[in-house]
Amino acid sequence: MLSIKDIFSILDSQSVRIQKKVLPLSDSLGGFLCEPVVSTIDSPPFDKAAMDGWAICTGDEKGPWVVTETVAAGDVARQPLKPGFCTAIMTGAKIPEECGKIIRIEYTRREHNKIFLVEQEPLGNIIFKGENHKTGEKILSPRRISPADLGIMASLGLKEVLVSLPPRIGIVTTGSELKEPGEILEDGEIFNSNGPQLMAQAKEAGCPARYYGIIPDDEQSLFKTIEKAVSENDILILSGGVSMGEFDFVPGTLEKLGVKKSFHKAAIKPGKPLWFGRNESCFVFGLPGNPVSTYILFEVFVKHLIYKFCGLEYKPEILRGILGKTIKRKNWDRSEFLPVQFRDEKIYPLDYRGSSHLNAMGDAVGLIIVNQGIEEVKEGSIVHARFL
Ligand SMILES: Nc1nc2c(c(=O)[nH]1)N[C@H]1C(S)=C(S)[C@@H](COP(=O)(O)OP(=O)(O)OC[C@H]3O[C@@H](n4cnc5c(N)ncnc54)[C@H](O)[C@@H]3O)O[C@H]1N2
Ligand code: MOO
Repeated sequence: MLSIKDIFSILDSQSVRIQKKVLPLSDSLGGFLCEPVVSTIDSPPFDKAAMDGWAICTGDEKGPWVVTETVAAGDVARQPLKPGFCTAIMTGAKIPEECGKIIRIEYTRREHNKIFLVEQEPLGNIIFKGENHKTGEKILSPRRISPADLGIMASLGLKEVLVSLPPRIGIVTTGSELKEPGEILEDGEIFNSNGPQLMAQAKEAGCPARYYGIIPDDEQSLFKTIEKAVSENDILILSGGVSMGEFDFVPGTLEKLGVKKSFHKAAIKPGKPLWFGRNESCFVFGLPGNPVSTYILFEVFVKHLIYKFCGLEYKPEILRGILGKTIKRKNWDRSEFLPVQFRDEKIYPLDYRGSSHLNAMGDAVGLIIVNQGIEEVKEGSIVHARFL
């Protein structure tokens, strides 16, 4: 059976067509920046005052000084600065040419038009042209656009951004036992949590997502819905119906529809019956129905493919830390993803009872992987947790 590494290399070997479009800066939050951003201006574009105060000539530090004019931010000095004189200057204003220092207001006393030094000003209080970055410098590498990135691009004067188009994602939940939240449960039925959860995961991953509802475990309904969903999306995610049961029609239906299987089953826990394949236009993940499997497989594998579609590599933050509590496994034939929390500078496995125990994920901040063949990981061991 495939290992985690095998699955990543299968995903990495897929050819995808990266499409790009220009977005207004204000609509670009969460978008996939697909080219480095290079500055076309110096920041700041001129030597500017870092404090409200008095601009004085280089070396003319004793005072008193006569105030010649006031320069507000956005304004420029009109009179040359000379020893014995100063310019009242506001934070952000361009400093006069001969200026070597700004003395903060609180270090001085004013009498009419004269400024007296009360205390020595230790700082220069000037932000020099290009001190933050220079023209031609690479400012941002390709990545998902954060609020800070958006601010940075605005500071460069960009009003549009080139982003890659995220894949269109379709979500189909299968299972005759499922009811949508808000409906009445009959005996033997459960609420569909995978549908809303996968829609939320897809949206959070920056993708347009379409929901196809709950499809009962009958071959005809599945065939019709999957046929439509495959034609309307770049990535289709199915939940449930991929294991060994009499009503697990998903793999067979996909193959009937010409979706070529790449693999079915992997040595991973949760998620052993994971199915993956594609036709010319759509990739399909058949995720096992158990909610924790669905959640984790999306985070680990589907997100990896989404980023690839956008020309990026998904690199979750990894925290190296000390395990706070021993992990003992009953079975160690698969590599296992376990939800963890960070506390008191240690990594703690959560109370987690298996792949139907969805509420364990509510408190999870990260995942650790316990490799195939490992029965126990002792408290105090060094582990690597990837953030969710
Ligand atoms: N004989 C075997 N049986 C099973 C095996 C196996 O290797 N041999 N694997 C087990 C594992 S591991 C998993 S995981 C499940 C996955 O099975 P399916 O993908 O076919 O999923 P279902 O049977 O449809 O559902 C499993 C479980 O999850 C619940 N579920 C399904 N969909 C949803 C949803 N949208 N929201 C919430 N919960 C959902 C469903 O009711 C089941 O309880 O197979 C094992 N069996
Ligand atoms: O692989 Mo299943 O997802 O362990 O329960």
